[in-house]
Amino acid sequence: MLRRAVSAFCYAAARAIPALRQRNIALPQLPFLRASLIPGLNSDYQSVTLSWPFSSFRPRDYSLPNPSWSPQMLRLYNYYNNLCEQDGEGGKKEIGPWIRLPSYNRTVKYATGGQCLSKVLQAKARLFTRNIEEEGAAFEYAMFLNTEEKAAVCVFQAGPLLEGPVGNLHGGAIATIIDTVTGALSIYLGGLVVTANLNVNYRSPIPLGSVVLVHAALEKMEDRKIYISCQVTSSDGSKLHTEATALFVKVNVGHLFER
Ligand SMILES: CCCCCCCCCCCC(=O)SCCNC(=O)CCNC(=O)[C@H](O)C(C)(C)COP(=O)(O)OP(=O)(O)OC[C@H]1O[C@@H](n2cnc3c(N)ncnc32)[C@H](O)[C@@H]1OP(=O)(O)O
Repeated sequence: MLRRAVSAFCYAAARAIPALRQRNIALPQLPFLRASLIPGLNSDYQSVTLSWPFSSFRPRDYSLPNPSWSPQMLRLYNYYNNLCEQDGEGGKKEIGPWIRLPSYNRTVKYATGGQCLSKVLQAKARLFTRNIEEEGAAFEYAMFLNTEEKAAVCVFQAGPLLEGPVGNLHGGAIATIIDTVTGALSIYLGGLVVTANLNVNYRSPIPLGSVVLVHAALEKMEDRKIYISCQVTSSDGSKLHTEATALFVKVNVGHLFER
């Protein structure tokens, strides 16, 4: 049980710590996932201070630009990425409220000592949205968090392997990217969470190959529950493609290993 708990901490930390490191924050002093900065959280689900539990090996960050990205995708990425650094006094760069979330294709694999899955499963496990190696084929996306507004934006380019109705994006793929973005925001706000409810209204089709924006924002937090709203729009914001609401529930690490 102890080994499982350690693995689960590594799992969550592997997702959150790179973003904190990007902000040059001294990790050992940090509350885990900054959950304690959010008022009103149930103390059972609050912060745990972690030391750096990983080897020096850094896996590929899939949210960085690659040759498959269209000029529009790159322009939007650069726009939000530039918001992550603000000009301070004397032209010095300062960290602003925006942070870019790195994105890896594994969870426990690159945390040292991960033993919560069998070794065979662990070696094969991949994050659903990052399991196709061919660049541009499926989910190309980068996520940015606004820590002051408790909101997130994802720049998403939909690849040809995500087809549903002819020439358009599959509804399950749309739900997947919504779950990912709202989930990332909830993890940032609340630590270890799972999706309890996802309610999706599809308003207009999303053409394959197009670039869209996924906006997510915190609506409210009640005890263990985190309510997030989400809209998928065209890249200029003029067309609404999808609206959603999501409920995430904070869980203890043991919950993930109940069989
Ligand atoms: C930076 C990294 C980037 C990383 C970027 C990647 C992010 C990916 C994120 C993906 C996230 C997923 O897909 S997660 C995978 C899909 N989800 C799951 O498998 C979850 C399966 N469901 C469960 O495990 C469970 O049902 C729970 C944990 C949701 C709830 O069980 P529980 O712990 O026993 O709690 P329970 O008492 O039932 O519920 C707690 C409170 O929530 C309410 N509640 C529970 N379920 C619901 C519901 N469906 N609809 C409404 N309300 C609900 C209850 O009424 C209660 O309210 P009150 O009485 O307190 O008022």
